[in-house]
Amino acid sequence: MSLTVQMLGTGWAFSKKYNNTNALVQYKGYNLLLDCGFTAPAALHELNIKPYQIDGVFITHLHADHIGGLEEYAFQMMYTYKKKPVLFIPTTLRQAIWDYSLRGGLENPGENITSLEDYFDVHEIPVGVRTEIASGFTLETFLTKHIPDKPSYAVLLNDHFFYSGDTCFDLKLLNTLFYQRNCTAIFHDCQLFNPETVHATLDDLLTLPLEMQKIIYLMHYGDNMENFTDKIGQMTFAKKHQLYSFPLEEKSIY
Ligand SMILES: Nc1ccn([C@@H]2O[C@H](COP(=O)(O)O)[C@@H](O)[C@H]2O)c(=O)n1
Ligand SMILES: [Zn+2]
Ligand SMILES: [Zn+2]
Repeated sequence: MSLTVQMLGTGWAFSKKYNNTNALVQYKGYNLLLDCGFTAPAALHELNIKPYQIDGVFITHLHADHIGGLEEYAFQMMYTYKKKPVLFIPTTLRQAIWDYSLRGGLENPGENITSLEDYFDVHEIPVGVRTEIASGFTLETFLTKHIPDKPSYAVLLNDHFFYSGDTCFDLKLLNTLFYQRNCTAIFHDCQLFNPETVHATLDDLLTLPLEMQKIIYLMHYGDNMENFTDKIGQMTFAKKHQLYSFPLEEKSIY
């Protein structure tokens, strides 16, 4: 079986060229959206993908380029398609995504719509627990070093496909993924300038062993990406809308 990835966008938080870094992952017929930023609804439309074709959304953290499209998605699913979509949310973000991010726009006390569960079939994801989200499709989260005291998570799908979300450079995690978990693909955010702020820098990623670089796809990059195409070692710039396919063995938690 293969897992395919199609980036709805590959840009940084303020990109005007590449959309938000959000990904559509397909495995065994299951369509998982990794993050839903404010450009995601238009990006899905660009790809002629309807909201109801998404089987589940996973949220890495609460920055707008990762959740800003959830209000439209929720309204579309409720009022246009009359379906309750699945939302996979790290346990520590469950209350905050409603109280501090979605409630203002989605709450409607006059229609007794007062909670996240009124819009979504909510599945909390405990950190570090390999969770079967669909038959043979597992997801495991890792707390990332992004904004202090503001939880952000990376995901590992079926033990082999890693998606960083937003994180600073974390050599210990990357070594664990590559040498212990036998990761075969790493999609990683990349800040093209120094010094490191809240993302891994290209210079730090270039210090990785070449055999690791070969499986790294760079995303969440600046609009000046084209100035770096020959400066990324053995790594690859993930491109918006391009389809990537990775052979994966079936996994179950049992
Ligand atoms: N400590 C911080 C927090 C935020 N920023 C800026 O905000 C942007 C957040 O969006 P991301 O998707 O990139 O996480 C970030 O890009 C910074 O511009 C910061 O610099 N430092
Ligand atoms: Zn981001
Ligand atoms: Zn962020």
